[in-house]
Amino acid sequence: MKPLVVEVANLHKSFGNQQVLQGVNWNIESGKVIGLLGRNGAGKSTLIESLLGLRETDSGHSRLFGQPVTALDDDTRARIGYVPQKSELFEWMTPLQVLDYFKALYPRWNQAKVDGLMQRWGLAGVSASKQISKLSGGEQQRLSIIRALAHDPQLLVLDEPVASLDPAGRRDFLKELIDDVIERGTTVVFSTHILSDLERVALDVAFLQGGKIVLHGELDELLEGRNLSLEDLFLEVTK
Ligand SMILES: Nc1ncnc2c1ncn2[C@@H]1O[C@H](COP(=O)(O)OP(=O)(O)OP(=O)(O)O)[C@@H](O)[C@H]1O
Repeated sequence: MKPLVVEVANLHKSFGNQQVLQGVNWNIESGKVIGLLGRNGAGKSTLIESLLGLRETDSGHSRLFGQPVTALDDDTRARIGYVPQKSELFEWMTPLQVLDYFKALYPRWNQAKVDGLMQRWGLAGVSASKQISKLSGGEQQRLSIIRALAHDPQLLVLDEPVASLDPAGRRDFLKELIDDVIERGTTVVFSTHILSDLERVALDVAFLQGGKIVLHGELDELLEGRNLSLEDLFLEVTK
């Protein structure tokens, strides 16, 4: 068995009297590419934030690269890339300033990759020097993805990364994911509602339902075994 990059055990999280995570157990092996599925409000963002240690939980634990998420050392932190559903940070800065800021924080920063993606994803030129709050939602999301990829993370977690991207942006992003990120053996977890994208990229799918991961397996096997489309499976599992 390959080493576990993510180990989540018995994670609980409530908001008031709403129990969102109700004992999530979820292990992710190194090199897996996993689509996280669940209905609106199922708790995907809550789970992602909790497993990364960005949200306090009521009980349970999460470990990344074998370390408790509450006590990650700097080297381990630098191995993780995260694209939040909606990034509201650094809105007063320009993309170039934000990227310079993060460059200083990461020992392994791939400037050639950043420059290439900024060019190819239409963020070079005028947009690079605009205040981030004035960029479109899709431009902000592209920047957030570039920032998360810039240090060649070994674990990449993305919360609905393509939600505000146009079809060309989605295609560019998926190409980068397939040609570069997955090619390097990166462990990838991403939530999405766009099943066709997931079928292109993810080898595994995991379903969050009723506050738990109720099913996690290889996409091909799950579909073949049941003779269903992914949409059928989604509807069945998240009933
Ligand atoms: N800070 C908060 N305070 C109160 N309730 C919250 C908070 N954050 C999330 N919730 C609730 O927890 C539930 C799960 O939210 P979450 O954003 O994790 O779902 P999701 O699966 O990511 O949804 P979507 O697919 O719509 O993005 C929702 O019912 C939401 O209203």
